[in-house]
This record gives sequence, C-alpha cells and structure tokens, in this order.
Amino acid sequence: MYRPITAKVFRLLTSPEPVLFNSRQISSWLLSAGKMSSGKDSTSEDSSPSAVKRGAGIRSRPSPDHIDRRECKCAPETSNNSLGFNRGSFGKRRSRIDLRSEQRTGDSNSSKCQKNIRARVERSKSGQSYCKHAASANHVKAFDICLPSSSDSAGLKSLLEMEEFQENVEDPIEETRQGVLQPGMVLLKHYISLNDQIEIVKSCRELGLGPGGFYTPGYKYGAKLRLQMMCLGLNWDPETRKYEDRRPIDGCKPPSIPHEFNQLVETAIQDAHALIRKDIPLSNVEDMLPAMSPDICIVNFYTTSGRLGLHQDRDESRDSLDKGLPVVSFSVGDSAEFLYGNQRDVNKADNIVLESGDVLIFGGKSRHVFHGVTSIIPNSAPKALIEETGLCPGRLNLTFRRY
Ligand SMILES: O=C(O)CCC(=O)C(=O)O
Ligand SMILES: [Fe+2]
Repeated sequence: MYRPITAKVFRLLTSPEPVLFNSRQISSWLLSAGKMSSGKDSTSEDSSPSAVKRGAGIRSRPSPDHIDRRECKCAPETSNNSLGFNRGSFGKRRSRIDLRSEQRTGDSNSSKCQKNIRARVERSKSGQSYCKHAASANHVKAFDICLPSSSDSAGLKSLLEMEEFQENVEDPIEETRQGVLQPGMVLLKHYISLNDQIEIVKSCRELGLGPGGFYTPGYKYGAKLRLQMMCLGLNWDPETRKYEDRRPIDGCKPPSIPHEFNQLVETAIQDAHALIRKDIPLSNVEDMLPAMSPDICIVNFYTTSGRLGLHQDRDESRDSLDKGLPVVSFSVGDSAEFLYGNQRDVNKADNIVLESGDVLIFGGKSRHVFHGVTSIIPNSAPKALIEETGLCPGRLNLTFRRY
C-alpha cells in the first residue's frame, strides 16, 4: 500500500516526538532546507507497526517518573452544548455542525485562579505546573492535542504539495470486519462521520486546554501512564481506581460530557443492537447488550509511542457492572492495535485494528473483557481530519461509561 509522503512530512515537522521516516531523499531535503536539526532521532523504536511484537509494551498501567502537582482548585464553567454544537445535529450521520453559532462564554475560573497567582509564581519556580488559567500568567501550558494553527504554515504547505514523494508502507494490517466479536462485544467500523470526528477533536481540544483538561496520569510512587488523559462527568483516578467529583492532582472538577457525544453513544448502541439482531436470533437484544446513557467519559490521547496495558474496566458502580452496562469506545486519529481477551494474557488475546471513526462496544458478558492498546500506527489518520483539525500525530480515544 502506498501513502503520500506529504502527510508524513507534515507530521515529521510538527511532531512533539521523534517520528519514523524512511526516505533519505526527504530527510536530506529537510536538512538542507533547515527544517530539521541533524541530531533528530529519525528511528524512534516504537513508531513502526512492523516493529511491534504481539504483546510487547503491554503493561498494566505503566512505569514511574513523577507526577506534576497542580494547585489550582478551580471548577470549570463548561456546560453541555457550550462548545457550539447545534443541538440535535451531532451524531446524525452526514450531518453538518455549525460551530459558528455559539462560543464558550465568560470564565470565572480565571478570576479564581488569579487570586492564587502570586503563590503559584513562587511555586512554578520549583517546577510545579497549573491549570490553563494560571498558564496565562506564565505558568506551564496545558497539553494541546492539536498543532498551533499558525506554525510554519508556508513551509508545511509546500511540503504538503510535494505529491511526487511516496513511501512504501510495509506490512499493511488487515482491516477487522465489523460485527459481533464475541457475545456483548460489537465493532462498528467507520461509524463516526468525518464531520463528527472533526467536531470531536475540536471539542476535546478545547476542553483539554481548560481546567480539568489533559494531563499525564500517574501513581504516587512515580509511574506515569503512556498517554494524556482527561475525564468528563466524573474524574477517574488511576491511583485509587475511584471516580470522584474532583481530581486529586489539582482539585479541578471534570468538564461535563458534551450532549452531542452522549447522543452519538446512544445511537451507536442502537445500531449495534440492529447488527446483533441480524446475526443472532434473540427475543431481547438487550439481554446481550444493555442500553446505556453515559455519565462518564475518559478521553485518552496517545502519541505514536503511547500504550495502554491489558486491563479490565471495573471501577464503575457494582450496579452498573452487574447489569453489564457497556463501555462505548470512539477512536479518532491514528489507528491502534488493540488487544482483547478473556484472560490477562497477551498471548491469548485477539488483536484488531481500531481506525479513525470506529466504535467498539463491550457490555453484557464482555463487560469484564481484558483489553489494551499495543501500538499506535503512525500516519494512519484520515488526511482530511488532520488538515481540518491539526490533530497531532497520535490517537484520541473516548470511552463512555455509566457509573
Ligand atoms: O484506547 C483504547 O482503545 C482503550 C482505552 C481504555 O481501555 C480505557 O481508557 O480504559
Ligand atoms: Fe479500558
């Protein structure tokens, strides 16, 4: 399979981390054009799908560094629909969403944050970081999943126009077919329209830059997960494995789940029911896959070296787990190699590729399935999505649950 090098060069120039590129022509062109320092590592060990061994990199909630301590106790003002979606249009496939109609309004968090600025300035000297509002007063910036729109656009444009450079992508991974993977586990391929994927990225970006936004989760002894995380609705803490109103790292309250996300989740479950009914005669499809209206969403952003160890999602309420209320997972951006199985054993797990727009649902008998992400496949995101949003190399994943 051939892919234009243009998208890869775009990512190479803008990646926050080393990106794999094979073309000597391109690298020497870039070097001579002064776009890249000669010291840049171009062979990041885990950015190639062919370099990934089955199960390699699977760890149960990864290894230590340190956790940034954040001090801002602000609560977000973000409310449902504050992101400007036209109510009702999101989630209807082929719908157009007009983002111009509304904008986020005033931000009382800023003033709350301002009160502590002096103290924070002092603390920031000792390497601590704070929420976005504090960042406006010379503090550490929140994690941005998208590229700044103005950066080096002329250079990027000319690179994107170099259509003649193409690269052979080895070992194309077979596409997983949509359908019932096992009882209670349904994969909907290419389910989320491009427009909705774009809106999801834009919403997550905006929420992710605000209070309660993306951070690198970790444990008190220092281990950090190999992803950026943001919780919506309730905060899930990897240390305590509990859901709470505020996150311990900085006291911020998680933003609400945008209403349009919930609509898309509920429609996806209905479409999964239709798919099950086609394959399996059941008097009540909800016996296999219960319906669910989410009150929690965990948003993960994986860079191309991101991973997530094999684990079960079992921190929701006893009632939710007992009923088998499903987890609904949206994939947006680069594809991921995803493992799932009924044991915590990577060698016994099945492997599928989750692509941008795919929805994976696991409930009922599959509610406790072990699952994890072994690798992110570089340069596999839809080009139009990247062009429209500037999404950084990597993958956005949203898992919706009911507490
Ligand atoms: O990224 C994924 O596909 C899975 C994420 C996940 O399992 C989780 O957040 O619990
Ligand atoms: Fe999970």
